[in-house]
Amino acid sequence: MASHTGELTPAVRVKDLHRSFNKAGGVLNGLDLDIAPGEFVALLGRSGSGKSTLLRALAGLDRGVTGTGRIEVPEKVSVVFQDSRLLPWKRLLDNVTLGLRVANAAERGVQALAEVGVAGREKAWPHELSGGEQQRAALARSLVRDPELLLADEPFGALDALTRIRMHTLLRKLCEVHQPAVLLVTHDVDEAIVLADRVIVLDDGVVRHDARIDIHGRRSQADPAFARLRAQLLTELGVEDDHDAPGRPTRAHLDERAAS
Ligand SMILES: Nc1ncnc2c1ncn2[C@@H]1O[C@H](COP(=O)(O)OP(=O)(O)OP(=O)(O)O)[C@@H](O)[C@H]1O
Repeated sequence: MASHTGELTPAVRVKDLHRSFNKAGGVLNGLDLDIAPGEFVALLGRSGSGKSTLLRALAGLDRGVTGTGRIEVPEKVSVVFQDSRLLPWKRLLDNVTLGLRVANAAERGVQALAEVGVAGREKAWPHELSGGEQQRAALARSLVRDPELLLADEPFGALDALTRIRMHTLLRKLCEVHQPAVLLVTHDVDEAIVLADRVIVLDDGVVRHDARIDIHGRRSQADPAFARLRAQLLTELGVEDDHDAPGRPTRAHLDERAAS
């Protein structure tokens, strides 16, 4: 997808995007954003800053909202939400392959479930799975479509801290294999730093901050670069960094327990 200038054609291109729900004011106010193919972008912002509104606009799920601007997204887009949105009356494999019109859909579904770590549960009903397993299945349902763009709105927000860390490892691995462009909405600054190639902060309906993450420094909380970036992002968000507060479990502790 290289252009004649040698630059990659973006997977996502958003230009001058405006969105509002009523006459009182805009939620997105002329937002511009490009995401490269295979790039993992985390989207932070205060509550109500328009993160979900942007994600829904990219997903084409914002009917009834007024606005202008240009959105270009790839043909194959998958969306994951905070809840798995599995259909309770369908078994797991049928949920994962729902609407998948390829000859080997069942085979691909079985493979995707194995890839996310729920092999052998194809015939289970969604309610027979834990919250973490349901989110794994939701990821399988997204990836079985081989998306060029994965949109994720707080996909781990409802999970406990240990499960969340396991899901981070899984998502990172899946992204290395499938290489979709990713836009991940999260409230968790550490999650953003651990997962993303780039973090953007939304404020007042535009991108206020846009930082590429140094891949070598981002994995460990103990790394000074990690702490510096966290402090910077928390300042952007107007939040105090309580990382050194007594009794706060560190990511390193949780990583150790997640690995055990
Ligand atoms: N369906 C709707 N009708 C009217 N207003 C809405 C609707 N959905 C969102 N809004 C408003 O738009 C603004 C942005 O909402 P949005 O959900 O995009 O924010 P967010 O950054 O995702 O917030 P949070 O972090 O709390 O999930 C908020 O002020 C919200 O009240």
